[in-house]
Amino acid sequence: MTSSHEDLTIRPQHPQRVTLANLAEHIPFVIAEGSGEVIVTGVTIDSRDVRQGDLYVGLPGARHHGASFAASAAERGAAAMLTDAAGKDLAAAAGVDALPVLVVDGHPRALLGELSARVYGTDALAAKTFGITGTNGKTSVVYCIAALLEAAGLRPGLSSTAERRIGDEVIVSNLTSPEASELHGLLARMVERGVTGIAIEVSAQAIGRHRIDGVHFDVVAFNNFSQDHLEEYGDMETYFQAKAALFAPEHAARGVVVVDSPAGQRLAKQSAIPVTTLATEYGRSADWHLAVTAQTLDGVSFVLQGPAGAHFRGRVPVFGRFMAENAALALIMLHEAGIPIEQVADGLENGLIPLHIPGRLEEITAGGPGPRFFVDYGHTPGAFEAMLDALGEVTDGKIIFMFGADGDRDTTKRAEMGRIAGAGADTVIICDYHPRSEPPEQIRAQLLDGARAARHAELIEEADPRAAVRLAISLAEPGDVILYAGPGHEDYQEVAGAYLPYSARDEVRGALREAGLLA
Ligand SMILES: CC(=O)N[C@H]1[C@@H](OP(=O)(O)OP(=O)(O)OC[C@H]2O[C@@H](n3ccc(=O)[nH]c3=O)[C@H](O)[C@@H]2O)O[C@H](CO)[C@@H](O)[C@@H]1O[C@H](C)C(=O)N[C@@H](C)C(=O)N[C@H](CCC(=O)O)C(=O)O
Ligand SMILES: Nc1ncnc2c1ncn2[C@@H]1O[C@H](COP(=O)(O)OP(=O)(O)OP(=O)(O)O)[C@@H](O)[C@H]1O
Repeated sequence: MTSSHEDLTIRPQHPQRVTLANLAEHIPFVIAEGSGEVIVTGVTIDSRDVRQGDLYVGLPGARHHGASFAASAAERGAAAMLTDAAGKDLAAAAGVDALPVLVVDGHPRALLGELSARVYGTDALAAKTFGITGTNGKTSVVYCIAALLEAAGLRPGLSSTAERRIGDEVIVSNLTSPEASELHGLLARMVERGVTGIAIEVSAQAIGRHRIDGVHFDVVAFNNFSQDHLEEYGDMETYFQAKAALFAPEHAARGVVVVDSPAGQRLAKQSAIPVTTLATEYGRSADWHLAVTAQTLDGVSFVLQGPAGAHFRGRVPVFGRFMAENAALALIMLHEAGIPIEQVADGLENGLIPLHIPGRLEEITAGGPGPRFFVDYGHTPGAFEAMLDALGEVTDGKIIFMFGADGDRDTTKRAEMGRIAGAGADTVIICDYHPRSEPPEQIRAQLLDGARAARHAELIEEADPRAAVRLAISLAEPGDVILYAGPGHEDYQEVAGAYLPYSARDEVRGALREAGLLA
């Protein structure tokens, strides 16, 4: 079941009813006169998502003040609006008198987590809760956790960049980490549906912007750290601190850290919560050690050894050493949460644990001797390096790598993305991704400059991604691999403010059929 297209968020079907007076006992806001007995049943910060009985939170944003949408929130059935002093003035100036307006000192976002947890009754969850942060692979770890939880007999729910999912109830995600109001609504629905294990992807942005407030994770993890999001953080130190903030007692009871990187080693030392460590590099000191024992394009097998003689064998049906690391990290997180992982070890060893990660190294071809085509979401130098190294280890054929880069995002990573692509692939096709407000030819030129510096791959520029897909297929022979990095699960291309329909997976499927390579 996919949630109705109208639904922007997944919410409980039978929400609890809370009065404003009750909320005001815990949350410092001023109640509008005579409104203490007003009942609210939900919270949202988006006027387009308001449902009957919601407390609409009018947030000041970069482009709008949410309070300027108060009239529309009231029309959709909001019971009250909570905002700051500026928002109150805006609502008054607009003559909105249908809603009790509650005013907070400071930024209302800072209260949103606690407020939402109280409205939805999610302040103390019985389910085991897992959070994962790092630069690459968070979504993949979330899906590994969910698969292992299910294998261990728990009922999983998840929130990732790709989707929010509770069993067959699913919506496509907007943000990697939902705003706190959306997150707590989702958690309340998970509780309703008997979910007993929850995996949540936590972006650096989410931690600083109060999006995970009101959630206390049983176990959090940090997997790796490399360049991304410098448009926001300016330098790597600030970016690191933004992620490291998850390892604090207010957010989590304990953590797992991959200590392959200097950033991981540093976090393990400085963490304010107890951590256990995982190393995938031979000879590095850690509590758990992972070794890859075999790998092909169809998957990777590994051995994981831990404290007190713990020993597991596993197989993940997706290629790449890093996928073994993602699975091992998920396994250790379950163990740290007190879930007996021996229960899942057999299934893992025999490759019986199904793992489908939407748009992450997702194979569109059906295996076999022809060229194989994978669509991926990687858009950082770290992800490119991991994927191309992995492909180099499992492919004898030619590697055709196609990608573009985000406009209006970290521009300093483009040359390095180009260089890694040029060094690791045989043929590189550079096309457009989401140019946004930037001239696309400028983005492609920066990627091409980087790729040229590697002096290795054949380089081709084909702006139109649809044409680039077909070109890649025409260049591939049986045994070759085409990897299309960037769009993953997405179904749009963002060009100059417009969201144009574009699904790389559908496009590739169609092109393979045209070429007679897919039934
Ligand atoms: C820079 C940033 O954090 N922007 C976020 C911010 O937008 P904004 O301040 O521009 O909001 P605004 O448009 O001025 O609107 C202000 C308020 O009015 C509301 N509004 C607006 C229009 C309307 O019709 N009705 C309405 O109620 C909005 O919901 C908002 O509450 O608040 C919005 C509402 O929650 C977010 O969607 C938006 O995230 C944008 C899309 C974004 O790009 N965020 C990035 C930085 C981000 O968070 N990325 C991370 C990491 C991804 C990764 O790992 O690669 C993530 O977790 O996704
Ligand atoms: N452990 C890992 N180390 C390095 N690269 C990885 C790892 N796991 C996955 N990747 C690569 O990074 C890409 C993005 O993976 P994934 O979507 O799981 O990461 P993410 O951290 O959720 O990214 P985002 O925050 O942008 O959604 C993958 O498709 C793969 O190419």
